[in-house]
Amino acid sequence: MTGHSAVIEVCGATKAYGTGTARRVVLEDVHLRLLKSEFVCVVGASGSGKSTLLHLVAGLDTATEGRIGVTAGRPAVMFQDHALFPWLTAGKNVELALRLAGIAPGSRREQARSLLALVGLAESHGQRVHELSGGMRQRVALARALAQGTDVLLMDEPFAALDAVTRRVLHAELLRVCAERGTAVLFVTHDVGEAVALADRVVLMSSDPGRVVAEWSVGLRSARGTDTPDAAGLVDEITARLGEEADCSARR
Ligand SMILES: Nc1ncnc2c1ncn2[C@@H]1O[C@H](COP(=O)(O)OP(=O)(O)OP(=O)(O)O)[C@@H](O)[C@H]1O
Repeated sequence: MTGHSAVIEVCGATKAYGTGTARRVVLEDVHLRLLKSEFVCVVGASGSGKSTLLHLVAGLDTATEGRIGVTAGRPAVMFQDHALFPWLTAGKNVELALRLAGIAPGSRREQARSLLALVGLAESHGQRVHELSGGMRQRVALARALAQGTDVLLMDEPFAALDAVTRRVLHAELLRVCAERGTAVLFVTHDVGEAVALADRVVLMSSDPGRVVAEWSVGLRSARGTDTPDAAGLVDEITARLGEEADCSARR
C-alpha cells in the first residue's frame, strides 16, 4: 500500500458479474483512498455499486480487476440489519466479538461493559437484544463492530431503518466515538443529507457502470453535523449532481 497513513486504498477496482452476453460491469476503475480517522460517505443512485464496493473493501467479495488494500487486517462491518443474536444480552453479543478478536476471557466482560458505555448503553449490558429499541440495537451493533479493534469501520446504510431523531442522535454518537478512537469510516448511504452531516468527504458514484464521478470536501464548505446554510447548499449541489447522473444512466 502506498502513502503512509492510508488505511484503505482502492486502485482501479472493477467488478463484473456473469459471463458472455450476461456479463455486467457493476464497478469500473474505481479509485478511492481513505486516511486514518477520515470519514468518507459514498452516495449514488440505487444500483450504482455502493454496496458492492463496500463488500470488496470488506473482503466479502473479490474484484475482477484492480487492487484493494486495507491496513490492520479485516475491517469491521455494520449493515442496516444489525445481525445481533436476539436471545443473547447486549453484553454477550459484544463479548462474542471480543472472543473472536482474540481477547482473553478474563477481560471480555469489562471490555464489553466499557464499549457499551462508549455507545451510551451502560445500563443495558444485561438486557436481551429483543428487548431493545431499534436505535439501541444499532448502538449494540456499533459496540460489537468496535470490539473488533480495527482502525477501519465499513457501514452500509446502518441507520436507514431508524426514525429521524434517533438517527441524529446516533450520528453524533458515531462521530464522537470514531474521533475518540481515530477510526476511519467508509459509509454508504443514498441520503445526501446524512452524508453531508457525517462526512469529511462525500464521493458520488455513477451508475452502469459504477465509477467515482465527483467528490466534495465537506470540511471546506461547512461545519459537518450542523444545519448551516452552507451545509444545505452543499446538500442541494450534491443532490442536483446525483440527479444528473441518474438522468445520464437512464439514457444509456
Ligand atoms: N452477486 C451478484 N450477482 C449479480 N449481480 C449483482 C450481485 N450483487 C450485486 N449485483 C448487481 O450489482 C448492481 C449494484 O448493486 P449494489 O447493491 O452494489 O448497488 P447499491 O448502489 O448499493 O444499490 P442500493 O442503493 O439499492 O443498495 C445491481 O444492479 C445488482 O443487481
